[in-house]
Amino acid sequence: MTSQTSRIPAPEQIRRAPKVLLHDHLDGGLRPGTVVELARDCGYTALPEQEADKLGLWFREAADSGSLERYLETFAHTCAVMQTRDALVRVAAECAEDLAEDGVVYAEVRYAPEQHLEGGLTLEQVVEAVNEGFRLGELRAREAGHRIRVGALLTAMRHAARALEIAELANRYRDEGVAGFDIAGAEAGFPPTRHLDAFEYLKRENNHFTIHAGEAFGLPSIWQALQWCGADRLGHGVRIIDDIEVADDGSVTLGRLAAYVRDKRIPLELCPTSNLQTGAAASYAEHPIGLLRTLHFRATVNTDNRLMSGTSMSREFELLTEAFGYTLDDMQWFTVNAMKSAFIPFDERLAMINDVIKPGYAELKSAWLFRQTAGTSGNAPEEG
Ligand SMILES: O=c1[nH]cnc2c1ncn2[C@@H]1O[C@H](CO)[C@@H](O)[C@H]1O
Ligand SMILES: [Zn+2]
Repeated sequence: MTSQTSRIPAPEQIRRAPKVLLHDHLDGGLRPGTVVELARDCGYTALPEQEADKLGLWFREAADSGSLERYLETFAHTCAVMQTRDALVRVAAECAEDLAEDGVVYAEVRYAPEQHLEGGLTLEQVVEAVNEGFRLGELRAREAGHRIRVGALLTAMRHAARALEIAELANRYRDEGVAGFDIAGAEAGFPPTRHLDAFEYLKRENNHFTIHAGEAFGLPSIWQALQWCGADRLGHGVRIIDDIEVADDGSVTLGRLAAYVRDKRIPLELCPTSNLQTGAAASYAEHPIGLLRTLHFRATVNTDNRLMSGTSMSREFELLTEAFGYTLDDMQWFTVNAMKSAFIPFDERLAMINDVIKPGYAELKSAWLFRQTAGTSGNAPEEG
């Protein structure tokens, strides 16, 4: 028997492997059953389906349109039921529990506080409710035998005009559960430079931010996010592929922007299934993550919206192992990349890598040594 290192991992190994998630939307990850219950509690009557399974399916199909704008319309239903403190605490707690159950050990989960004010909450109350939920979820996960740490990223909507206000909010809560800032929403027509004041403010405060760029729109958006706004990471960034040329003989030429992204180790928060749904990629096998990994870009694997994509971190890795033959070593590479790119302090990232991630993969990879063979009762081979 050969070491598991060279093998495609089984779904159970993928689930048990420690994973790190940098790009996951709180309002894109609710359990369908929770959406149904919260809608009933708050009197929201516009849900397209009343039964959890059917509603889950509806989200996946509605998000499958090939257009980012139509994909984003589905969030009206999740945001509608996330307008009270109790709802936010519940959704955030379940998010942490679901991620932990899936083997995620560290996650940065984002949401736009400005989208949760319709029930009369202030921006501060929204942030505090979500933080409370994450802490509760971490605790429940621990009781269930899983360890997870969850940080929040505060998102400003790129079509709106509250980015500076949200950036200030992120800065105010930076030592209380908020790891950084982001902008999201429709990309075409809303370049990140509209929010330069917010990014310049965060830079002056030595704070961290990522920008959704290079998803529905190409290189100019990535270039602006990096060279005008100074983003630490790229949300998606998948269109960087447009600046990479592969010749018939397999030789690769990077344009100036792609070379910059790779040289500066700019993290790409890649979200394969989401990209297929919004039309940013045609199939898993053709997803640019394959080439970006081969070329040693700082690529990471993410879920984006677990509800709309019917996915999880394990599912994304399963699909990638099927498409590219990835092994546990590849998974570890993506996971270490993600942990290196997190917005928490360097010593904590290093401890996560050395004390949690590497030992977790080492244990999975060495499991074959202790396999049970027919006729033996113990875990170890019998001694003669
Ligand atoms: O892939 C995406 N690209 C751009 N915006 C997104 C994506 N997924 C979600 N959101 C937007 O981010 C808001 C805050 O979480 C969501 O409400 C949704 O409008
Ligand atoms: Zn996103």
